[in-house]
Amino acid sequence: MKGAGPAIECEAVSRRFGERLALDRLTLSVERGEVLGLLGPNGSGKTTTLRILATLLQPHAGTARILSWDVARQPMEVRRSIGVMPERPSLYDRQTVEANVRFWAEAHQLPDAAIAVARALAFAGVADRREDLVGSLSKGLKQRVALARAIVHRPPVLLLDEPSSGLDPSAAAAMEGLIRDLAREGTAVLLNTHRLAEAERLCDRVAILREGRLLQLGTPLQVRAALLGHIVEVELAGVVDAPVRRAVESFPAVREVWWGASALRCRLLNAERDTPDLVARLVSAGARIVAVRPAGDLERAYLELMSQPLPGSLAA
Ligand SMILES: Nc1ncnc2c1ncn2[C@@H]1O[C@H](COP(=O)(O)OP(=O)(O)OP(=O)(O)O)[C@@H](O)[C@H]1O
Repeated sequence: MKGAGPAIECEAVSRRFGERLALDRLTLSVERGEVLGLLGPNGSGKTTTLRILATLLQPHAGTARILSWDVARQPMEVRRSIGVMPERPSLYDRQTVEANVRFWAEAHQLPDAAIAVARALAFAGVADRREDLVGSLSKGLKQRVALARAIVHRPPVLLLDEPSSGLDPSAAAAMEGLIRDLAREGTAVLLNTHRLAEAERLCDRVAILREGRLLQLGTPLQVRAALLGHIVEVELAGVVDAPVRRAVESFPAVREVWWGASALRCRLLNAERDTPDLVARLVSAGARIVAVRPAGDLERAYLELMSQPLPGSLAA
């Protein structure tokens, strides 16, 4: 491993296909142990970003680095450091699960390939299917094999293109759990997804692209707050009484408040910073809190962003 900087870095990375600018000066970074989700409509540049980082495409401008290795100038070092799960992993259907993963372990010239393969299969939950032909597996199991193959050399960086695409809810949840486990062990994960609820649960931060441009980058909470306002909803076990009203209305961070019989919504100056203090004030005013949640979700924030004119476009 090299350098102490971010595990994944893009600095003003651009890529054209003919006249079309697929990626427009993208700048972002992913730390070790972090999961960053790339979101955006079809054709917004998500796969292009992953392919550049995986050394499969050259950037036309800017710099992309994995563990400080430049993807354009040091592709071999980059390839050793990354695990890649393409959207359609090209597994060998006529070979067993184990043979598919072993092939990659050998390609990486791992000294203890058998141990590495066994560990990767166990981690991905397909050890009991190691003798089965990949062609006989369900889509979810194939995705798990693809993940086992991507991690067999224990790469510090993972690039995953729609890892849960086509999976049923339980299989998708299992995939989410595996990705979180890898991040907990220190792996930096950059993934593409169209599943916004999944991104909200799984990703430490999300980046929203549109027409190759980065429009939002932050925690799901920050992105929601930026697009939907810093609105928090609180549900109480009993009715709203005078001390509770006073506690909220005297809190300087509250810009606006809407009262329900046993609930309130308020706009805070900064939801991330002020929600804990709001809760503390409510509790000391005797409120019995059932739920506190930011209003809206990442999906609403995303749709709001997509309904706005693109900054710099004629309509903006
Ligand atoms: N090999 C290629 N040749 C020509 N154009 C390409 C190529 N790869 C991507 N593009 C174009 O670049 C743009 C970005 O494509 P990209 O695949 O990165 O989008 P995406 O955000 O991953 O989309 P999706 O959500 O549909 O997977 C699109 O306009 C696409 O048509």
